[in-house]
Amino acid sequence: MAQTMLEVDNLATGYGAVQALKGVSLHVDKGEIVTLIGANGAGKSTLLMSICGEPRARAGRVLLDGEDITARPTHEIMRGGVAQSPEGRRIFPRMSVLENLVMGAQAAGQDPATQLPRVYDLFPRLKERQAQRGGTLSGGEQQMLAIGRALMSRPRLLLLDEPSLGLAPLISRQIFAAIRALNESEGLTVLLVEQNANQALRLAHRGYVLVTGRITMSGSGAELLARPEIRDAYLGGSH
Ligand SMILES: Nc1ncnc2c1ncn2[C@@H]1O[C@H](COP(=O)(O)OP(=O)(O)OP(=O)(O)O)[C@@H](O)[C@H]1O
Repeated sequence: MAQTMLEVDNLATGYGAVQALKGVSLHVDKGEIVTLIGANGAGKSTLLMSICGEPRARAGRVLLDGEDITARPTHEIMRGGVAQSPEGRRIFPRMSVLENLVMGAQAAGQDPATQLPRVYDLFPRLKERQAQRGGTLSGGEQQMLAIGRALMSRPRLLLLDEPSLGLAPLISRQIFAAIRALNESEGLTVLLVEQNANQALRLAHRGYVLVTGRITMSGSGAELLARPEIRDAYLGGSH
């Protein structure tokens, strides 16, 4: 039977008077890729950040492998095996590629030397550019670096916020292929937030649709791709 790794139970949170999440429930099983799709402002980034403890839950719970992590500080959640590749990438622009990667391991108490070969295998481009400053990389390379840095912490659960944002289609396909490869080779569990619903639903085992802070639909990636409401709202009606 599938083992639940992440369980989000009726989670509500927000910023001041803005209620960004209004009682969201979802789960991600061990070894699954699950995607959360939704329009701008639906609350997708807030959900990923809230799983990591900031912004704090106002109601509801987050469980990791059955343990309640809702009230834990972010650094403890990270050390507990959750890594996030945030929207906008937030790499350190003045540090080299290698330094960025090493920081990712150290932040989680992992040995960089053990983790580096995995990340360089997945993204050989990062190895070629290891001495280059992060801020001078192309958009696609910065995205690889952000994901690579998250992987350096050897997470049990990888949270990815819009990895395809602003990338040319070929590059975003490469990033998605890398996520699939990691899932297949290491069984890495992934929660992926995307506006590119087409690619995300093709990659994911299951998906959820978030509309202004509430889940409105869920199903397998194939089921959601086939639904007319999804096509009209998220796939430009043309697929
Ligand atoms: N720091 C903040 N302060 C106040 N309101 C915020 C803050 N961050 C997000 N919000 C609001 O919370 C809601 C959800 O935002 P969120 O960034 O989670 O959406 P999203 O689905 O990730 O959107 P996008 O795809 O545009 O990134 C929006 O109405 C947004 O304006």
